Amino acid sequence: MRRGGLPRDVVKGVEAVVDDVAERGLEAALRYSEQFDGVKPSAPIVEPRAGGDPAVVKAALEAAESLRRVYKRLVPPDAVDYYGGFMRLVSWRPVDKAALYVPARYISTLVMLAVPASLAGVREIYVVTPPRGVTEELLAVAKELGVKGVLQIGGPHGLAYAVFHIGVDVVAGPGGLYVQAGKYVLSQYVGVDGIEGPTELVVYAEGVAPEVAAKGAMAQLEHGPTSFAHVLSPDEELLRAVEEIYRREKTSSMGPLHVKKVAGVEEAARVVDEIAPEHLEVWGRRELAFMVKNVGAVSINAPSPYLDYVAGICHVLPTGGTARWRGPVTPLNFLKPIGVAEAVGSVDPALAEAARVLAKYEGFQRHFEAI
Ligand SMILES: NC(=O)c1ccc[n+]([C@@H]2O[C@H](COP(=O)([O-])OP(=O)(O)OC[C@H]3O[C@@H](n4cnc5c(N)ncnc54)[C@H](O)[C@@H]3O)[C@@H](O)[C@H]2O)c1
Ligand SMILES: N[C@H](CO)Cc1c[nH]c[nH+]1
Repeated sequence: MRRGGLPRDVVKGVEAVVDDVAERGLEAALRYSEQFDGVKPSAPIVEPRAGGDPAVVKAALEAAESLRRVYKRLVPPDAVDYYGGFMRLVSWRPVDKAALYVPARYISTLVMLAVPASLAGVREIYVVTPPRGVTEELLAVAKELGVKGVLQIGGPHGLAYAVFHIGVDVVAGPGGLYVQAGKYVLSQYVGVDGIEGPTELVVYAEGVAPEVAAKGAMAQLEHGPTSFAHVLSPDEELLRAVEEIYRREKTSSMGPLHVKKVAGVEEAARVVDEIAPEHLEVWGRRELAFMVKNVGAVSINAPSPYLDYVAGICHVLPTGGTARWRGPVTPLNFLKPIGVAEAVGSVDPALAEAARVLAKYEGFQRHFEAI
């Protein structure tokens, strides 16, 4: 079974873009910016600065505070242990430089990425965004969140520039197919967070009005034609009404909405686990949230746009079935565990003997002698 994955032709095209930017640097990145975004910025990197609409900046900083309260608890402590004559330490260290991809005007996505990166302790944080995304509000929020520079070149070419010419160690962030293919290609050279492509939602609704069940779905479909939503319910009438709302209100740029009758939460949990969606919205039967295994984030009795903005959960979430093994971006995406073993006093003879047995079994004479 093959699920998700990126279209091979997109990956191939993006590979050529990445290689070209790796070789020819800024000149190539600017040429692609002109080709795909119609703009050739005069200065590639803009320094964050105060300004913009104060109400927007304040709202973004409120979202940041809400996120920070939860995500600071996700910064792991170092693990220390003494055994057999060794002090063993697993020490979490931040990467030095990170690039955060922010699709144009997604100021909330800047918040969702910059807070975990700065909690991790990344020394230099860069934002990569298409030129039309570089607004005074974005620059002001970037400044408040400790961003060093905003690269106003988007798409895979912007990410490639950050990797090969700014020297970032990690790239993270959501975007369309080209950006996700860019991260996939760049994962050969730097750390990436995963695939966070077009938005996906499953809604489970029981005992609520169809308007309530439809609201989150219509919101997430607003992200574009490649997004999708499913509405599950044991109530056929509710499903029919939701379909009617979709038919009435959908625009040509919205993705598809599917409805499915399920017997109850057990069947719904199986369907959700099979789809492994980015978002799950649960109305009326909160236990479903704790039954599912494969989902990026769950909103209970609240429309998922709350989670997108202020509920304190990172909205950079796995898509394309990757919620089977990943969750939201957290400080861990910017941290690496470094192992340290220090001989303190003499090594336990039984442990030393075990090491010699293993070296001998593997045929490593010099290892044996070193021990
Ligand atoms: N999963 C998540 O966590 C999450 C969160 C927020 C947003 N999203 C998704 O992010 C997406 C945002 O998409 P978007 O299109 O606005 O922004 P985007 O920045 O991902 O894609 C647009 C950019 O791609 C580049 N591009 C276009 N055609 C190209 C080509 N042929 N080759 C190389 N590069 C090319 C251009 O630079 C353009 O600015 C939406 O689909 C939304 O659903 C996902
Ligand atoms: N719904 C997106 C996650 O899939 C996040 C977002 C940003 N802005 C609005 N919504």
